[in-house]
Amino acid sequence: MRSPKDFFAPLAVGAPEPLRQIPVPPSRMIHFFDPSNEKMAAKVPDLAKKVDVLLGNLEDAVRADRKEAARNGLVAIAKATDFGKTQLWTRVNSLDSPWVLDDLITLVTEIGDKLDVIMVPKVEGAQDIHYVDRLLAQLEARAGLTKPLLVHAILETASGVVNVEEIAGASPRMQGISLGPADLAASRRMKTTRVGGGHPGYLVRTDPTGEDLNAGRTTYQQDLWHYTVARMVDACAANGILPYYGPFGDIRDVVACEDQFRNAFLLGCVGAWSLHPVQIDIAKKVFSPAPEDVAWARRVIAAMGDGTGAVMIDGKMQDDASVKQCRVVAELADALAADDPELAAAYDAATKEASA
Ligand SMILES: CC(C)(COP(=O)(O)OP(=O)(O)OC[C@H]1O[C@@H](n2cnc3c(N)ncnc32)[C@H](O)[C@@H]1OP(=O)(O)O)[C@@H](O)C(=O)NCCC(=O)NCCSC(=O)C[C@](C)(O)C(=O)O
Ligand SMILES: [Mg+2]
Repeated sequence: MRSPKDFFAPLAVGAPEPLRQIPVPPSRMIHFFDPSNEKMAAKVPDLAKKVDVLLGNLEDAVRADRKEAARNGLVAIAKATDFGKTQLWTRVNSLDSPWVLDDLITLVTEIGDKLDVIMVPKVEGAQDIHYVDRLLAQLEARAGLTKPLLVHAILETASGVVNVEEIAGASPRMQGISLGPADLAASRRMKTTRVGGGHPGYLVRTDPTGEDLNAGRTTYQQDLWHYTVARMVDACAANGILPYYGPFGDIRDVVACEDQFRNAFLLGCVGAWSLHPVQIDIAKKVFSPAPEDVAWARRVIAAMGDGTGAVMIDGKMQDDASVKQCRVVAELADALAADDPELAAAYDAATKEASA
């Protein structure tokens, strides 16, 4: 580990200075596309107008014989497209694959100035981040980049979960972490066969009411991902980086997708992945605070003055800690509304109604 004194020193001569604060532009949805798929690629300029993050995926879901086409496709798309304020990310192949070295060399050299974040799959521990960190510094220096690339890890191995705190703090490049439920399930030898979401067999049952053990017993499906998401959120918050729920593979089930995303939002995640255009609006809705919550938060902040003491609002006690929660909601709402007049109007209308 580097000493705290040189944690923010560049890892190669001529590489840009690492950032001291991770930027937090909206990233409610990280929209995945395969740059080798012509139909998806054609949609990129339009998608760039409606998503917070576009991610050119080079890893799983891209066939082995399309890896080079995906890499070259991403270079061509990045050079040809004006992304406006939308961030461009990539997911490179895993560090044990034969493609990742060429992914990093080509992307940083060709489009390093257009990329914001490099997502690294199957991270096992801080050593994986250190490897990428040094390599990126060398490539940035050679390409003459002035802005450091940030790194996002996918939490999708049992070792990664065990080491999640050290991964989150492994480099000043660390921007965030996403849950990768499919690979994580395989790595843990879970007996699910899905990409994220729940499972009807994972449940609790109320006690028996009589002799018949089957009669009158309600079951409640439980969240398979609660432990991992909560642990990831703490690791990220403690290191000043951002947690995300990952993919929800049942594209048709927009209802359960919204539930899974909302659980993550309530636990502290800032966004989720959209794998299909239908999931973009779900993520936008869920990861933008609801207008009535924003109105309430603004009301509490106004009533609490300098933020100390205790007051009663609608029968509920508010104090220093509740106003801090309200600030989280209100500040997120303000940041999102700054670039979204429709959202700004919805927040202002709800605030007006609540104070009427
Ligand atoms: C699910 C699939 C096969 C259904 O694709 P489809 O063509 O069968 O669906 P469709 O409903 O017929 O598509 C309608 C239209 O939307 C287009 N379209 C469809 N999807 C997209 C998209 N993402 N971006 C842009 N356009 C898209 C599609 O090309 C089509 O265009 P058309 O109207 O011109 O014919 C397709 O949506 C897809 O390949 N999505 C991306 C999958 C992906 O990236 N998977 C990897 C991330 S999850 C993961 O890796 C796990 C993890 C974290 O690692 C771990 O848990 O371990
Ligand atoms: Mg995976």
